[in-house]
Amino acid sequence: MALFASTDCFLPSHQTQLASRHHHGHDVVDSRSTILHLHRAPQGARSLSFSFSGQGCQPHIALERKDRLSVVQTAAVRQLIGSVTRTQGLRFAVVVARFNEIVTKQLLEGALGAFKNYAVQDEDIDVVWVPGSFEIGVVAERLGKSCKYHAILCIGAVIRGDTSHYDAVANSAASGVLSAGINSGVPCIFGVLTCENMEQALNRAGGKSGNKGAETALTAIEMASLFEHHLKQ
Ligand SMILES: Nc1c(NC[C@H](O)[C@H](O)[C@H](O)CO)[nH]c(=O)[nH]c1=O
Ligand SMILES: CC(=O)[C@@H](O)COP(=O)(O)O
Repeated sequence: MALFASTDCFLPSHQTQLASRHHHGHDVVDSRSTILHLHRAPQGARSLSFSFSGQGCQPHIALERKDRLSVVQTAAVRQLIGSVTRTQGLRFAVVVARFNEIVTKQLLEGALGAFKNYAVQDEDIDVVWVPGSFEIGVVAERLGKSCKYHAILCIGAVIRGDTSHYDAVANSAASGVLSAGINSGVPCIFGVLTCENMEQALNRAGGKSGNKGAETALTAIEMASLFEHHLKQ
């Protein structure tokens, strides 16, 4: 029986016996309850056949055209995740708000420390200062669209005052960063604190609640890696 799989299919070696199962164009469950998703391949598609040696699958191209029904078999669910350790060649921009600078400087320091710890080179990081968190989104979008960076980390600190100004700035910062990512196609990471008071903010900028700048730098690395290593178009 011939089996056909797409080029990006992979089978862990412990599932090699799945390859010898019969199929009828439907999901089937093998004796160990592994679901095989079987799909009709496009008519006349050139197919790949796989041989199994117990060491994983070795694809080799079947030379004949298959005009009858063939299937694409996926015996393992592929899971894609960015790696924080594969940082070579990844470039980052950090957009930092000057407002509440006593906090944002600490967040930036945390972020730069995390980049360093994960082997991101200084020359692969650009830091761009803006007046306040409200201004972050438009700058992040411009940087994203420049195609120079794999991720943009956005840092700010919005601290509640007496009026509703806080809500406007905090919400605008969040939606600005979100839009920047969606519109540019480059991950834009939200490292903007939204706090009730200065104490809360300082606690999150290297105080007793850690440093959100460092945490969000890791998010930036993971997302940059996900896009670069798995989702590249
Ligand atoms: N109140 C905070 C601001 N306000 C300033 C705005 O972000 C903006 O710069 C101004 O409205 C001009 O457009 N910014 C923060 O980052 N944090 C605040 O708590
Ligand atoms: C959002 C703020 O922290 C501040 O600039 C506005 O304060 P207020 O609401 O007291 O005018």
